[in-house]
Amino acid sequence: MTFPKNTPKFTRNELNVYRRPSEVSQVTAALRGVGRNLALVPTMGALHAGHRELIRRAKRLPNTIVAVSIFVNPLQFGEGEDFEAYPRSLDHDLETLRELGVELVFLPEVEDLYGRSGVTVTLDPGPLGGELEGEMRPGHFSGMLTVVAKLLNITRPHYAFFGEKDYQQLVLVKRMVEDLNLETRIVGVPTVREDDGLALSSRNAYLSEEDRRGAAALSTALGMGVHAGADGAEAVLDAAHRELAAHPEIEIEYVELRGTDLGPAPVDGDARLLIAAKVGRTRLIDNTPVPLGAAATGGGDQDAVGDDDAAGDGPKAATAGTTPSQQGY
Ligand SMILES: Nc1ncnc2c1ncn2[C@@H]1O[C@H](COP(=O)(O)OP(=O)(O)OP(=O)(O)O)[C@@H](O)[C@H]1O
Ligand SMILES: CC(C)(CO)[C@@H](O)C(=O)[O-]
Ligand code: BAL
Repeated sequence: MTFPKNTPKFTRNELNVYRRPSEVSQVTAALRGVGRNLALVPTMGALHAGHRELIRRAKRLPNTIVAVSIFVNPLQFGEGEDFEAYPRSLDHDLETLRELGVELVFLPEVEDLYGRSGVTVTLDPGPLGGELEGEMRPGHFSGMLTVVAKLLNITRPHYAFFGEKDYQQLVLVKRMVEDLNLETRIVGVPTVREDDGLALSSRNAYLSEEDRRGAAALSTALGMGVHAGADGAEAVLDAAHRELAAHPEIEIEYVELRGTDLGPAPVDGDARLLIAAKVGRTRLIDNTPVPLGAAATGGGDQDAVGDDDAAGDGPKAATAGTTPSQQGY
């Protein structure tokens, strides 16, 4: 089987770079037409080991072309946020994608996605979009969902991979796909961490040496919360707060315990502990699954959002094989 006439060039086993939505749409449609599956990994670039894990997992799917998008989306940054300063390292990113054997990268410019006059129709993330990160970053999730919906429409992937590091994002993307009857299967990937527990994030590049040492307290606080899980929600929050209070350089924005769908936490069962804080001038987020009450002693589901196995050897199977620093606690 061959591609339809006039399809932009696509070379197997090479990194094919596209900037225009119409090009990437034609190529992905042609790939689907010849029976290939597509997996999309949306990113804002400055690729690190967290992104690499998403890509590695996508590459485990059989008969699948992995597409990565790199786009720093202005629509999800608020006024006074770090859109201009956001780390950009395109040459390094392309090298990383080549090393990982990625065959397709979509690199639109702002105008390619939003036109000269910008978008006027955007997505409403619903009530959860105004909580937690949404309360701290008004408009963030509308901008994020709008660009994710565009990326899914342009590439029509069978699967799309998202990190649990941005847990609320993952929950909202899953909800969007369900509510809008999109056909892509959303796969959550557990957070990849440094040896001292700090969740990898492009924004870690902003941390001074001193801030970097303090930043590890976020994941330590999460770990303290997990250990208190058998004693219930209040004990979890107390334990996390106690650890953070020992670090005056950390300015807490929120420490919250929620259900795995980010509704209210259950008394007994799987919950999610989420932290946002400023370390020096850098804003960081992190979260972890927390089994509460009897579930804490009985072995709760440690990968609560990652239950969407993309295939037989998808995220769950791989979770079992991750290193302690990838698993966290
Ligand atoms: N440590 C990590 N482990 C697993 N996935 C991650 C990790 N860091 C980022 N991701 C995921 O990679 C995808 C692209 O994220 P993005 O390019 O914004 O990087 P980032 O490191 O999250 O940047 P930021 O500093 O903006 O938080 C998202 O789905 C995100 O959740
Ligand atoms: C999903 C995403 C690429 C949309 O811009 C971004 O929010 C991110 O990198 O997590
Ligand atoms: N990684 C989440 C994207 C953002 O902070 O805008």
